[in-house]
Amino acid sequence: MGEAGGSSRDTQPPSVEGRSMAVLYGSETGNAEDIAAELGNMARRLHFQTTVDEMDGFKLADVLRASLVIFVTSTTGQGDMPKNALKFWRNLRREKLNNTNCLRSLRFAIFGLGDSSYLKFNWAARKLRARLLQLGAIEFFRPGEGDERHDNGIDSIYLPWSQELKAAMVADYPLPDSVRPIPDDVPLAPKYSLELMPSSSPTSSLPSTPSAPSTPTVRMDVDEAAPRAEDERMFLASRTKSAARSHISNPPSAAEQAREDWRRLNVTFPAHSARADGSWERANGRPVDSLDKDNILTDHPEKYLLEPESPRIPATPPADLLPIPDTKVAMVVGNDRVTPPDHWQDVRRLVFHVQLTPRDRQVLSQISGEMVLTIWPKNYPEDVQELITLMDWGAVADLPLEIKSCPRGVFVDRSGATLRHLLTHNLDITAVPKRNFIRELIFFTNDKREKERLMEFTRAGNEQEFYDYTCRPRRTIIELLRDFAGVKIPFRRALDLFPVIRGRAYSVCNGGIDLKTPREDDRFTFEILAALVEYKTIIRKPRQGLCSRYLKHLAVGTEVRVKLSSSSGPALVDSPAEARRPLIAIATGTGIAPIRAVIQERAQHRGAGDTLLFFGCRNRSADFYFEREWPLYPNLIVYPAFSRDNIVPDPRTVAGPDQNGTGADFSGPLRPDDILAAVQYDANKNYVQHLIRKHAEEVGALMRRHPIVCVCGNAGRMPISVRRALLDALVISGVVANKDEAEKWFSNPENLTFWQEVW
Ligand SMILES: Cc1cc2nc3c(=O)[nH]c(=O)nc-3n(C[C@H](O)[C@H](O)[C@H](O)COP(=O)(O)O)c2cc1C
Repeated sequence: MGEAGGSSRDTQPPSVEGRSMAVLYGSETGNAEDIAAELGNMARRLHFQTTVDEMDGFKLADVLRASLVIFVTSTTGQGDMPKNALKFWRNLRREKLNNTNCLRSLRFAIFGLGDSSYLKFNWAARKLRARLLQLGAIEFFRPGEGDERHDNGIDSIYLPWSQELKAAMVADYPLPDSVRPIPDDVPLAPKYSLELMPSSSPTSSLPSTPSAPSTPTVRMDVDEAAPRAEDERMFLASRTKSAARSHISNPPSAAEQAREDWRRLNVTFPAHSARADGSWERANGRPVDSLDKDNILTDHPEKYLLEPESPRIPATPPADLLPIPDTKVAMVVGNDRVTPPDHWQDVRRLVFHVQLTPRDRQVLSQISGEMVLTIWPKNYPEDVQELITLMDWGAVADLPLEIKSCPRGVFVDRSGATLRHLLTHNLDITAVPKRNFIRELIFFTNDKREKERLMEFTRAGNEQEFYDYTCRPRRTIIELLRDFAGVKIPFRRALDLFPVIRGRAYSVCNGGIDLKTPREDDRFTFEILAALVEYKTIIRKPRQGLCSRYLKHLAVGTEVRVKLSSSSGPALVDSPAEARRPLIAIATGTGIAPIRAVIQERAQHRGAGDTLLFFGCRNRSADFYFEREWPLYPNLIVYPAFSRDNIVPDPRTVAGPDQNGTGADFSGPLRPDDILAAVQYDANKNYVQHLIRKHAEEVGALMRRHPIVCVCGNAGRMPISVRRALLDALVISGVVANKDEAEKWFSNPENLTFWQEVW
């Protein structure tokens, strides 16, 4: 069996001697990886011999071999390096490298991806850059820091940055007169090889698909002189606008569209800033009803509730077990919805049994921090078939393939895998298409109008249009290919074009006895709490995340591959002494998962310390997870904050907006004006931060006893508001005299262990 997950480097022979570039990325969810691929293509067009790989796929010594190295990394956790860059980072930080100037021959540039709502904005890129410079590396171009919070997300910074970078590369590494850069309208050579097995021949003749031309000219096959029919002229006139709407069966009237356009013009979109200070709600007397940039309505999701589910359950994906390294086979023994059927969100508790050998157990026992279970979703057969039909791949879809090289993360038995198998198990055909993907499609249609529309999406200056067509409605790759019916991708290019399905990591939500004691046959129980991503987008199309759809219909009895690993956090209960420390836990939504595991783990120890749990959810009746379980723990007090149960909060527990709009900011007793502002600001809201202030004396009492403090749940405002409330509680309970002291006290690890996991 040839597992093909490791061979990811894309290289092509150098056209010009002595020009080589490595693009090394660290990426959790694929954004940095996409940018690295784009930069790699840019370098290939400038005739650099190019290698694109994750940082951990590279040795430090290899880095010195390239003329140029571009680092692209996102930041994860709390200012942490992504997992696939950790090994590289650890190597780089070795003490013995200090003062050696060992990277003096390295010329590099760095682009970071981050989100400025996090305190440690772009820290991974900043740390990496500082260390590279410390070790003598030379930065040949200014660093770039992309921010998810910008109107067009990372692209707002990335696109101009990459254009300037290209200019710098051209200036620093001029091509000989006889060599020209490869123009954008000429396809690059394929990176991965996918061929039919020599013995197999299609049952019917292969479809005639426009394949990438080998000469640098692109044919425009549409007859320019042919008279255009009325609808064709309309089509051309509206171009991308019609593309954006073309799949809506009942397009809005002009008046409706004008209203919608007006509304959009007047809404700050993404609506983060409007939400951040509550200005929209105050000015309009109604909630923000635009989507955030991921199109996920965190504030008012019920507006986009899906209609009651249709009784038809699609044929589920085949249960083939892929050769994924370092994984175990897990049996699904439970898959239950834990929220009521009329609640807006389907949250599931999935229970797995995993057989572990004594060696596995030993490895797992060395895992520090909370445990994470990674699962690899699959595509549904009907989606795969639709793509096969759209691309005219019917004749080859079930023939055995010869796969000589493939991207990292494609786990496939190389002998005899079929295209249908790859599309089902490995390629993310329902992902939102990235710019790189759309750019490549231009080469695979002969329809001039389609070419024009596709080019328009990728042209600099059209980011908003691209965003409106792809991310905003979360259009899938299949939908895009439906819109552009003339696009016929040769099957050989499938590995080059489609993104790879990534494993999705979930916090394990059980701990203690289940994880320590096997059932019969050395089977251990692991549970996760998964909030399924299902909503309607701005264009009212129902959407489901790939993994959500997969988990929703994952039948009991199915075997799946899972990876068990540790979260980035510290070990919280690794000894009886640790278990005796007090715990202040704050969780919202499914952020309760790792906290429950910690509470269960502590309960195994005699004399487990006192625990205060502040849990934020919407309604007592809908999403107060594990409600019946909490009374079983003797040292646990739970304060649930039901944000939608119309509980009027105690004015003493809320505070007025500070200049950042992030909530409380007081260091002494509240004055009447503060109270009035506070009540108006937070009227009818009941969040965890309010309860922390309300129970400040109890919080303070535990704070005095060297507690563990955990915050888990939604990213964005929650962690900031919670931190402020904890600082306030320190002042109110008299642990410290004022806010400045509270800041210092809270940041001192001698006073507490702090762990935060937000997403
Ligand atoms: C769990 C989580 C933690 C994050 N932590 C940070 C952070 O500490 N600082 C930051 O600037 N961005 C942070 N981000 C934002 C990511 O860096 C950003 O979304 C980036 O585009 C992700 O790129 P990737 O898909 O390559 O990992 C975090 C995102 C997630 C989901």
